[in-house]
Amino acid sequence: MTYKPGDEQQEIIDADDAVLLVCGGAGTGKTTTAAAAVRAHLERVDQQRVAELHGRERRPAARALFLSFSRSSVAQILDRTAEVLGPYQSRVEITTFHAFAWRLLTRWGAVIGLTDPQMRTETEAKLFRADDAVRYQDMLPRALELCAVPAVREHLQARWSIIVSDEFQDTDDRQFELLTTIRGEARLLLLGDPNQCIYSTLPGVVGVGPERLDAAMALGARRLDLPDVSHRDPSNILPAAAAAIRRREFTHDAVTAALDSGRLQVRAGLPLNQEADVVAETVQRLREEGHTVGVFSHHIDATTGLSDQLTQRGINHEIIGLPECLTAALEAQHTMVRFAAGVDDWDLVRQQLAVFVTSSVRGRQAPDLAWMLLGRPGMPATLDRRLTELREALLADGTADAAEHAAGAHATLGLTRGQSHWHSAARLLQPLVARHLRRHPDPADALEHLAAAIDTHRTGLLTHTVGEPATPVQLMGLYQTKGREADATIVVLRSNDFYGSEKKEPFDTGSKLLYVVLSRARHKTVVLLFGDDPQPLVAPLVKLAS
Ligand SMILES: Nc1ncnc2c1ncn2[C@@H]1O[C@H](COP(=O)(O)OP(=O)(O)OP(=O)(O)O)[C@@H](O)[C@H]1O
Repeated sequence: MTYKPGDEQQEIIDADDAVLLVCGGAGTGKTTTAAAAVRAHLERVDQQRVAELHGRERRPAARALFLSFSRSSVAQILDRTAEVLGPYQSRVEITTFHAFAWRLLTRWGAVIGLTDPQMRTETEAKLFRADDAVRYQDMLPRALELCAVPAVREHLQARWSIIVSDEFQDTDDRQFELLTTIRGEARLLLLGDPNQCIYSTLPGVVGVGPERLDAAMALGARRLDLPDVSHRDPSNILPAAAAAIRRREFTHDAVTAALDSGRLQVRAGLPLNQEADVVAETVQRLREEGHTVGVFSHHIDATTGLSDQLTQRGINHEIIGLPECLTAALEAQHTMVRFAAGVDDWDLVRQQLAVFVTSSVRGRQAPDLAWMLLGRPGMPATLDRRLTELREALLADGTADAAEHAAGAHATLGLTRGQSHWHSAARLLQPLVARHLRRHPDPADALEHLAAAIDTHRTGLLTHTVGEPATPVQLMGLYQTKGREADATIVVLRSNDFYGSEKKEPFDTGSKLLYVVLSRARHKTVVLLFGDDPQPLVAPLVKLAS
């Protein structure tokens, strides 16, 4: 779609306020307009510099930083509107807060004693200790520590001419501190929607809440509000219905209109044990209508079960945002390839399998099987035998066939969880191995380059900057839907879902989550309620069922 800014969007593009807070509902064009504003800003700075230059020394061109919750969701929007940034694309860095923090730590970590920082997943932290390990939740505090060093801070403060923060309403205390610390003289463009503030009640989150917008005003921001018109669904039927549902007005005309038009469909009382079937059938129907499809659900087990169903039906799809399990599977298979090549030893393979097994279950403790893989006695005889068989097969067939053995290892070993992640990792690894073996005649060289490629993937997955190939069907958790869009969406709600501690109307935070989830579709949203006893947050939707 060609982006043609409306009057209010144009005002944002033309503004040159030091701090501009842009508020607007779902689909009103905040992200796209910010991209246009960034381009306009860079153009203005370029013109100014040309005017000032007159034979004096050239300074480096001005740059922009776009900080978002997930790089992929922003990149998805900017890809579709590539002309918005045009030739300025290369001067805009799009990243997530965590990827940004990690980059600082790998570049300058030595200054605060991190000479060789290793990114530790939560799973690895359950199993191993390491001195230079940085866990996900430590990345921002450590990056802030680094920013307290004057030379680092000054370098950063001179780097960008404009910084955009997307989904600003969900920025936590540390992200906000980082933003204001690295800013220097840069303009700030803050994009937010108070009605999409959905992370405030998540565990481990500090400082997310409506006060964030006040903090922007305290920086001297001017606030501009975009009109309540969605460009995602220009008929405004779905956005209006989503907004009414957020207000808990289930009998509002907007909801009735959405149901009557067929853009909103609700089915209730569906049998819990047929979930994967029903959802896969709905995906298939929507694909036959020519739609890209987003499937949103609260449960990993539902997502993986559905993934298997879709595979059986030959529907190309991808699971979004379960990075730890996927990276663990990738590392385990990669280590198997290295073992087959004689580079890594078998203990390391068992160690990586322990990480995978731990990442595929939830909970504070690593499962017994993980400890057995790490050497604790009690390994079941069948698994012990299967491990030996896998080891022998890898040794016998060598590097060329190792990736295939590794791909099949989940089944060979009879593991029960994380199957779809194992398969996704295999789909990533196999072509990488083949490519590196082809490109580098010396196997040692090939393995070294492969390790570097895997490391890039791992970092990207863990900091939400890669891992989301553009498949026509994407499966994701309800909290991962922010900033995304698809032609059609399927919202899977189960009787046994848990939506936090809110137990009574008006479900302030839960309703915002529903709003985000229900405002992602360009054409159609199908809500599927499984089980006979829906949670109070979503129970009124049952009455809307056809
Ligand atoms: N003026 C416009 N003309 C055409 N398309 C537009 C315009 N403004 C936005 N869009 C399109 O509308 C869709 C939603 O825009 P965008 O994602 O920027 O909105 P948003 O406010 O950031 O949404 P959300 O808060 O839901 O993430 C995108 O596909 C975008 O390209």
